[in-house]
Amino acid sequence: MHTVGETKYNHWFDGLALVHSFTFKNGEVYYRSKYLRSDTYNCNIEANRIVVSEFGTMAYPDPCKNLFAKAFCYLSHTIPEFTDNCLINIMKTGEDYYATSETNFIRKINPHTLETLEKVDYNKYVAVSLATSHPHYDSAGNVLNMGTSIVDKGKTKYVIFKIPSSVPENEKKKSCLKHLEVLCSIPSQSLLHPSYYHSFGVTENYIIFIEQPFKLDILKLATAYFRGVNWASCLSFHKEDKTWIHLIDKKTKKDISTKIYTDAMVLFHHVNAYEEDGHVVIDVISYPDNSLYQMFYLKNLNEELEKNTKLTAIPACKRFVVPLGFDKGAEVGTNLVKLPSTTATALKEKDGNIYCQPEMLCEGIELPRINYDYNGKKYRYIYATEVRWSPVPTKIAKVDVLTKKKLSWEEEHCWPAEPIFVPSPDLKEEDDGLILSSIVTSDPRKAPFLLVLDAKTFTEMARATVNVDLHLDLHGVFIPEKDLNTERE
Ligand SMILES: CC1=C(/C=C/C(C)=C/C=C/C(C)=C/C=C/C=C(C)/C=C/C=C(C)/C=C/C2=C(C)CCCC2(C)C)C(C)(C)CCC1
Ligand SMILES: [Fe+2]
Repeated sequence: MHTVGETKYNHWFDGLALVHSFTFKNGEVYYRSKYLRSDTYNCNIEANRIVVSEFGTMAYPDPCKNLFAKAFCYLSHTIPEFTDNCLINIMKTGEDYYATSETNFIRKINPHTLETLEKVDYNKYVAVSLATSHPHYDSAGNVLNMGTSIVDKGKTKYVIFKIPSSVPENEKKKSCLKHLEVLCSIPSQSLLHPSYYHSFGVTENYIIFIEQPFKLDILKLATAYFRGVNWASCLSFHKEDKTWIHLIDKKTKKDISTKIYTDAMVLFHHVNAYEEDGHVVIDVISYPDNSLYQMFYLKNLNEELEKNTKLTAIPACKRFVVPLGFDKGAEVGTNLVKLPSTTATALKEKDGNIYCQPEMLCEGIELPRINYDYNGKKYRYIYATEVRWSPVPTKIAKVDVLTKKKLSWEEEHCWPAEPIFVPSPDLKEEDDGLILSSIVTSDPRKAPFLLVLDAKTFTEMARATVNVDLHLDLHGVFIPEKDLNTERE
């Protein structure tokens, strides 16, 4: 919902969250959608205007017009209450599902009815102001996530934490979050300029954190309300800086001693990472700058969008390879990558640092998914939406990272959302399964639908048409029947 009363949000990632679901039952598909009844939603609806700030829209609870009134307003709400408009992803902890964003608030939902349940503040369990919407899960279902602790006890750091998938039997009110455990933390290179990150990677032995020169400016953030600017304007890309690749050893809980870096870039989504013959392979979708966020300002996304907005920075899927047990006596300038399968390099430098240059896997894909059973392991296929020169996705792609061959699905007037891979129950090969994607149509005469593709061949297996307006979503999950607590139904 981008308009409340007479007020409008500025940015596509600000709108009030709408959760939707497709349920497969007895050979039929049921569709349901509901606004997330967050505190943000309720306050806005009650006031009939936007009163809670979002990333791209600063809201003023009191309509203060002049600077003095604004200053007064600022002093009385030193920091405005942060949003719980969780519009990015769905996270599973134990038997619970949460709608998530990147602030310290997450919102429990009932996956059957999509009802909004309690609000949870990460801050009660770990001192973070921001946390990602892309946690990882291990095979036991424990959640691994990362957040930023900003100027807390004089330090700014990135905190990695674990939420267990189960709680002691005798506990009455079962909440996995209560048992959250901090695993380790990485100090930010700068107290007042921590990096922004949207996801991270894991392999068998390492956690991968890429500290990009796309940074928050804490002083600007602290004064944004007073200055009348949005939080997004407090992030900046420093193209002259480096991007640091941190490998945190899960056993020692420390960064490996060698400093590894690459050129300045902006990245949102990690695709996957794995270890192979003494190397760590890291696949990400990266951009040469931060223009992506600019493109999604709603003033650009009107009927003329295909004419008005051109993607100036095309997303590229890149592979970085970091050598682990390399020969310490190697000469300066040597490429330490010994994997024959890649053209990615890692050069040893005079000061002992390692400079990585990636291999290009493919251009123009975003919202990447994989068969999650292969997360952290050597894998072969990426499923993603394919994007070209405009801010709308037009295809779904399957990329074979080994041969770089691509399969795609497209249809006239169709805008596909993130493709989700659902493994076949008797999975033998990595791509034995289905792809689900909800398809929005740009022609009002054509109904939107849920598309089901065979993940192997990318041929259509089925589609379920719905006679309501569908909205382009960001991220989602597939919940197998066994993970649904049917008692709730
Ligand atoms: C800062 C800060 C804060 C705030 C926060 C917030 C409010 C946040 C939010 C956040 C958010 C809310 C985020 C979001 C994100 C998102 C994203 C990152 C997305 C992405 C996307 C993409 C990547 C796309 C793609 C594409 C293209 C490119 C084209 C075509 C189509 C598509 C769509 C596929 C606080 C106050 C706490 C304090 C501290 C600091
Ligand atoms: Fe994301």
